[in-house]
Amino acid sequence: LYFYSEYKDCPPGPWGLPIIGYLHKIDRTTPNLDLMQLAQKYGPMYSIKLGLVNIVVISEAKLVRKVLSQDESLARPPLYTFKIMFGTRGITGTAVDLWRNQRKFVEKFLRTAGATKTATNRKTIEEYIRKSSEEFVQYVHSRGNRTIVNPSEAVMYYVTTIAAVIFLGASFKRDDQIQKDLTENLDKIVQLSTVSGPLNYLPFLDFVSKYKKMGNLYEQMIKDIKDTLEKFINEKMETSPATNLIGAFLSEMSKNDCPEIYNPAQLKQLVFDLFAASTETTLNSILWLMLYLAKYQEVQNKVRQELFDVLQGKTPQLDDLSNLPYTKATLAETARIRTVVPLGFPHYATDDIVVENVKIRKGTIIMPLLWAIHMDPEVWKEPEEFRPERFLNDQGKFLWHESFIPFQTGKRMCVGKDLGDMMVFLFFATVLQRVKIECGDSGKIDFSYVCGLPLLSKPQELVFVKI
Ligand code: HEM
Repeated sequence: LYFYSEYKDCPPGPWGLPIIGYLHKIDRTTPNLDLMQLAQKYGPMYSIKLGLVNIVVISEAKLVRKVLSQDESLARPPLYTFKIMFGTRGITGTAVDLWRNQRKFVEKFLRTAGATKTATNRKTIEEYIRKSSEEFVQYVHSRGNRTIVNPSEAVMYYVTTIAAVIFLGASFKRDDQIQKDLTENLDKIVQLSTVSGPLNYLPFLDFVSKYKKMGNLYEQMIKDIKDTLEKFINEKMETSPATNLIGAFLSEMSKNDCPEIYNPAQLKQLVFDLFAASTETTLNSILWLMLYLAKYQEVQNKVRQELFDVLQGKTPQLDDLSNLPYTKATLAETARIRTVVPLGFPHYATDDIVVENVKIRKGTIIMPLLWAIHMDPEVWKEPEEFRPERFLNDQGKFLWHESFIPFQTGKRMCVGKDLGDMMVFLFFATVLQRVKIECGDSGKIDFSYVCGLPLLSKPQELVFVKI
């Protein structure tokens, strides 16, 4: 009776086994599909116990908005991988008090650096992004009129050089060992970090040899990345201008107003958070776009034609996007059909939250299941079909869709949305005017994926033809 009265207002969900809960039923490579299937059975807000952890999975955009607009849902969960990756500092994983301060600092920094839509000096960053995109074009052109290559290394170079300029105030050269080490470790980490990993839910597995090894490897890789990034911080201690994140933070530190926040340990974690969040997301967004455009030649041709007609040889700027509805729709459709953060980024209820008469109990993890939101057949007709037109109205204008939330919603939604949009759009607008992307020699594209923290495509070659 006690159990019934305690849980009667909570969302329904499947029963699990003692200790492991429902973990054994969730496939580690495609948890997005299993969790979506449960939503079809238990509704848009359901409870599930994975190991020792209570989770509420939300698969309707309207409900995600309602839940994430509450202050009681602002925190991050105490998951194993989060503790190792974020600890108690930085911005992405921090507790709410520190987060409020650092979120303001990062938002101000991104504005000052020109990395937001409304920033007055956005041109400087745009110019830099375009130059880096040009480098990608040069890279494929220099290999001949028809280059067959797996683009992921070159795209990773593109995204890390931009992140390095904005956050580290450093410029990477191609074949730079530091850049290579950083990206190799980042790649491995995202594969290991899947939120569905058993160590998150059964922390006592850390005592089992196989998991202990995996945990140690994971910790070591994260430490290596943070140590590498710290080298940039140490180099800049004396001279860095406030136009990059390290410089802006050091300038706050020098005021010595708030040493409990503005200290070297916080800076090290903040740099890690921004570097990691900006590179893996944009890398995978661009790789998925390349795969879809290689397969759907008619879409690629329409995008290119629109770019030629509207830009007429002019270099693209973010503002142009509003005059490029088909291009914008193609970017959106790719972000929908291959949601880059498929399980969403989890929040944590610091108190009971009641939404539409349903209670999310204090101490529950909140999982906005973006994959299910973007693939819901009730919302998106034939969601498995790649169809940019679903983001266009009858007049061919871009149609904003309330169920499209790749950056999540609320006060803690992605702080780098504008920068992400700039990096993906400017890259594509530059590259597509100079290069045609086609399927590799097999003539096929593999659209399967591994559902890590980002949604990873399978490594494959594409053909880049000089225009
Ligand atoms: C296409 C690219 C991107 C996608 C799809 C994406 C998606 C997301 C999502 C879903 C979240 C979770 C929001 C939440 O917890 O409610 C997030 C958070 C975050 N993103 Fe992004 N992101 C992208 C690019 C970037 C870039 C370029 C940056 C660099 C500034 C960035 C920095 C962050 C940070 C720091 C957070 C944590 C925010 C916080 O806890 O306050 N992201 N992102």
